[in-house]
Amino acid sequence: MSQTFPSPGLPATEPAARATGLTKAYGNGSTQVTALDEVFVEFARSRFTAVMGPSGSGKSTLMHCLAGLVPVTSGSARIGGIELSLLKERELTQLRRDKVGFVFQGFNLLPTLTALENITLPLRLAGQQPDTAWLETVIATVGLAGRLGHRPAELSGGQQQRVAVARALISRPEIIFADEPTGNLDSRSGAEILGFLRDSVRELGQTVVMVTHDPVAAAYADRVVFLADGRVVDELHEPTADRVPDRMHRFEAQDHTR
Ligand SMILES: Nc1ncnc2c1ncn2[C@@H]1O[C@H](COP(=O)(O)OP(=O)(O)OP(=O)(O)O)[C@@H](O)[C@H]1O
Repeated sequence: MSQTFPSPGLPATEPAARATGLTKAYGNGSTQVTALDEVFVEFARSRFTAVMGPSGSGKSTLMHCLAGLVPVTSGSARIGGIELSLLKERELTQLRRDKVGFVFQGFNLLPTLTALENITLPLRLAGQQPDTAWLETVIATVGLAGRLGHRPAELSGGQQQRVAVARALISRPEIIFADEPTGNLDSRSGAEILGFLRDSVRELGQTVVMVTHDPVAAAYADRVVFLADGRVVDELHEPTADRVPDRMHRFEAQDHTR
């Protein structure tokens, strides 16, 4: 399938997203908080990466800086080859619409639109028609064929999140950022969503970066990046649900001895 739907437009060597010496501080003076402290990290194309770390370690901030939702204080955030700090607000809005997909813990669907209308909304906002073959592939991938005319209130939480995943996939973005996508779901619905995200990477060639606190969720990824105190402190390839907590305890233990 990945041959039928190759991942969009980047040179093979260019990561989907890259932070280089990325620092993000909130506030000023004595109340200043350094949320990210010279972070260097790359997210390779067609890979599923989980970002983990204690509360307040900077996971959401990293995602928001790389998605162009908040400006960096210093250093660089890139989507593909594009340096976000060089873009004007209108260009950033366009980049978020065309090149970035989002999946949030709270689904963030429009209540008055049907599932199908929610899924195709990003394209309609961009004045584009959905590619029928891709739309059908996305709908089949997330198993929504029988629910397309339903509004969010008529869908279970798991089904709503499937709509959100389909909406993130529909514009074939360079990268999908998922912030605790299973946080509001029971474990079975959560496992389904994680399976769809993984399938979108393995079978459709998409790139997914997911913030999670859950080692079981992280084990669906190809790689886990660990943050602590606004820095990348470790990473794990081919994670398993057993190895992730081991690794977290290792750097948490190091943290206590500082
Ligand atoms: N808008 C903001 N204004 C001020 N400080 C902020 C803001 N957003 C985040 N912070 C601070 O930056 C640090 C990193 O926050 P961030 O939300 O990125 O962490 P996180 O790892 O995603 O946490 P959690 O797992 O609890 O969601 C925290 O100390 C937080 O209080």
